[in-house]
Amino acid sequence: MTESAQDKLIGALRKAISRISLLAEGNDPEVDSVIRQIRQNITKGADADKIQAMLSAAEPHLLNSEETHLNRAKQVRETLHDLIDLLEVNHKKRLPSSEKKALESLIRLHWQSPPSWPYLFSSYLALAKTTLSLETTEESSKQSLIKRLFHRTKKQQDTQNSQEIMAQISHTLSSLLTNLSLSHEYDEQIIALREVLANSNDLQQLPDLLDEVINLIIISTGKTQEGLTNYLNELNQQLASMNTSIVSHYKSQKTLIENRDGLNVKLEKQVSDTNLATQSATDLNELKELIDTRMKAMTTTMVDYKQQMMLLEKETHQSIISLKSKVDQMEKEASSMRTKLQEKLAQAMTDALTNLPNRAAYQDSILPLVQSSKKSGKKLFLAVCDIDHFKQVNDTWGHQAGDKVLRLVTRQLLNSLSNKDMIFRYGGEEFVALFVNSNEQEAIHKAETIRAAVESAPFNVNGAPITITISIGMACHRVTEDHDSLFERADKQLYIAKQAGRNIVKVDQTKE
Ligand SMILES: Nc1nc2c(ncn2[C@@H]2O[C@H](COP(=O)(O)OP(=O)(O)OP(=O)(O)O)[C@@H](O)[C@H]2O)c(=O)[nH]1
Repeated sequence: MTESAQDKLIGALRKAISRISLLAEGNDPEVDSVIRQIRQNITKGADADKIQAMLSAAEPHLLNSEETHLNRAKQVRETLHDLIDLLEVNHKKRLPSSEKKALESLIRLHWQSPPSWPYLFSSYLALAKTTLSLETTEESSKQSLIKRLFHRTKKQQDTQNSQEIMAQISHTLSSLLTNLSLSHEYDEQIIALREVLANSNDLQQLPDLLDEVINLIIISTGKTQEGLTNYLNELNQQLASMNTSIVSHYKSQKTLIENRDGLNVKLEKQVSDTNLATQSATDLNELKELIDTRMKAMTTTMVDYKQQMMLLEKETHQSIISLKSKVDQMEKEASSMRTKLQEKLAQAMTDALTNLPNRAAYQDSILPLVQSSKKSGKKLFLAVCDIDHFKQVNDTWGHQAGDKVLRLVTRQLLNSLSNKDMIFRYGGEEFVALFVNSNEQEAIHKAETIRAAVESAPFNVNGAPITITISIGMACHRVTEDHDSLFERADKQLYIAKQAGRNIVKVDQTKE
């Protein structure tokens, strides 16, 4: 490849990186396919012209994708504001003003950042829960955390009003789903969710449905980042190999020049020998003059040639040094972009309030753990930990004090767990702990330790000491079951612990 072709290629790759980086916060299948094509062609060693042509063809898709991202972000913002309004309409009263303002300011700050969307929707859910403050029906109808949080109402709202509002919310959430750009493997899930949304006229289903939507948003932002990270990793390797080949090219060129130098020295010697020989001839003056003239011309040519070669070597050396520094710079850019994307991915897996891994992270971790427990036969315990009467904390001291308690409980949990244990904020005031490779005695001891650590922690709100307790339901993974069933059995024990008076650990003892 000539130097200018290499320069063009570098320029094209640089443009590709910066363009593709614009997609760091949102992607669509069409752009994914364009990126794949470019990557394949780079791997096959396409020349600069071909890559540039591909980039020009890709440009409208890339610009379109930026626009799609912005539109999607706007739609998320509008959806959140609509949901807030709908809550107010439903209750025909104002929402708690400071909490509403706090949520609105969060929306203002983060609406453009997809990794923050799940957090925004969770915050909305918290506001909805506080505002609706519905009453419990028979607790036996409890099926999931969200249902339990949201208690079915006995005081029926105006049914028609409620149905209309639910229809509007369903419509808003349904159109949000259209723009999530998830891969086809989620098609079925989205269709099913849309169907539920279309048919739901019960406001009580909102938390469950919103929860499902939040999960899909987490997946859509997480997967996008992951795909892009993989791409940049590959691009980085490609650049590293380009760098290596340039260095080896430089070495071989240098050797070639050294060899030619050797040849020049030899030639000069032969020419001077011939000169001497012709000078010793006395009777062939004319011939001598002729040969002498030719020899001089040859010598001049050889000297010129040598000078040209030296100049060429110097230029090549300079151009390779500058090419190498360009490639180094590109590698640095790609690697810093990779780091940023990894940070964003981590952000999407982290709960912003407590800094604990969130529910998406739990879902990523539990599957391989259950599989490895099946293979190895090592015991895996899952403990669902739920703060007792947490609603009272919010109602008595406000939402911010509730947040503080959540952070303090997190600290106690972390302090009492060992490195090999895992803890996640599963949602609201519920945490999930995983005890890997523990026997039952150890697992019960760990659960008791965290329960006692929370109970004995010196919590205080506005200077007043308060006691916070947690209830824990635990189950051991069975070789024949999946992670949902394991969670369900632990969650059932949590329910029993709550019924038994709270601040207690209950372990599933049922036989397989
Ligand atoms: N401050 C704060 N509150 C939250 C958050 N997430 C959920 N909540 C609140 O947690 C409370 C949960 O209340 P309930 O489901 O009635 O449960 P509880 O009061 O803990 O009662 P039991 O679980 O039966 O002991 C609700 O008031 C939610 O608003 C959060 O991130 N911050």
